[in-house]
Amino acid sequence: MKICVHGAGAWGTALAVNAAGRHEVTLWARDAAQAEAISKARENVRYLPGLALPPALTVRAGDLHQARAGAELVVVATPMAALRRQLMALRGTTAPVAWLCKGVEPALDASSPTSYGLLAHEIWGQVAPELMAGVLSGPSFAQEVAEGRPTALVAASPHAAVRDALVDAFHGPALRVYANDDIVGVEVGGAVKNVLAIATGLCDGLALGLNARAALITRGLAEMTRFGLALGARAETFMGLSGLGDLVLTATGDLSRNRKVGLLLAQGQTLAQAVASLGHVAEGVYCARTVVQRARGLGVEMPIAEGVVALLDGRLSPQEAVASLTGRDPVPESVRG
Ligand SMILES: NC(=O)c1ccc[n+]([C@@H]2O[C@H](COP(=O)([O-])OP(=O)(O)OC[C@H]3O[C@@H](n4cnc5c(N)ncnc54)[C@H](O)[C@@H]3O)[C@@H](O)[C@H]2O)c1
Ligand SMILES: O=P(O)(O)OC[C@H](O)CO
Repeated sequence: MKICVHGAGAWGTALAVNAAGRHEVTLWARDAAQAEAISKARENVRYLPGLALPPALTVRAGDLHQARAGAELVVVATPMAALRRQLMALRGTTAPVAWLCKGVEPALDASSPTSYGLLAHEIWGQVAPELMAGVLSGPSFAQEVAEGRPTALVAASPHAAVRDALVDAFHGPALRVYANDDIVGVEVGGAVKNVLAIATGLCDGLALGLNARAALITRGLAEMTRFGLALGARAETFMGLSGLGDLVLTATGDLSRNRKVGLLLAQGQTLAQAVASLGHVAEGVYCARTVVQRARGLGVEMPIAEGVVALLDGRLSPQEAVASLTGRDPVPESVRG
């Protein structure tokens, strides 16, 4: 199969490397100098250092139309912030398209209660509904996938052809790809786990203990689920790879950039310092406010996400953010409450 991956960050590079042994893969970088440096070194030193690129992997920049000519699958591997433009540029493409980003687009006017940020499939519906499209998500650190360590992903789309193309492209000896038609649930899981990982990073950075972390993950899963249900997702999706699976990985795995933000804030760093030290995108920082704003609009309670937003906005200190959760009135244990 001919695959074109748009975006040579950590995750785009890892998946391109993974598929290059079995398929004809082109990795497209927006920056010509970066593409040349990767091609020359046969390594993505900036985003995925220490991993040799297979000779079969082509790296290029420049005209995207040319780069994806003949592609039977186009993979958008940019952060959420670039997805809208990428999908607009893909209008008219007949090959299946899949994005890898996990987040929510910021609201166009954050001060307006009627303007809210969109999930990836909603942007797709707005700008290029004619595309055969979907998302590839699930618990997956780029570094481990690039090293060929066992990983399970989920391909979600209303189109069977897109799910099948993703399975054909990436399912292999060490990488399992499951199919799911609940794109809403898969995208909600991928976005909200980033916000919750900031919370568990904070919890661990403040040495609150393992009990506290387990409580955050469990109640975070309940928050994620009721938000997803309000958006039309299926409950069972949150027990799967993009729900529980990705939440556990991101909230507890030290390779997570979102978790790292929480750890650094607990050490007293400012948000700007924490973000600058990552060198990669931490989508939770950009989507936490949108998630909370949208949940409020739907009448869905998300106290952990609310605490993360107050922390990121500098309205609460790390200790105050914790107190805002531990000091809540008792409620019955339920996904709904
Ligand atoms: N890294 C992971 O382990 C991992 C795993 C699963 C999903 N994801 C998701 O995949 C997405 C990309 O993550 P990443 O880790 O590759 O990020 P990264 O920070 O490593 O790289 C981002 C890449 O996108 C490019 N980019 C940034 N803004 C762009 C724009 N406006 N237009 C075009 N290209 C742009 C950058 O040049 C860079 O190549 C994120 O939404 C992330 O949540 C990442
Ligand atoms: O490093 P993070 O926090 O962006 O998480 C990476 C992946 O999404 C984990 O599945």
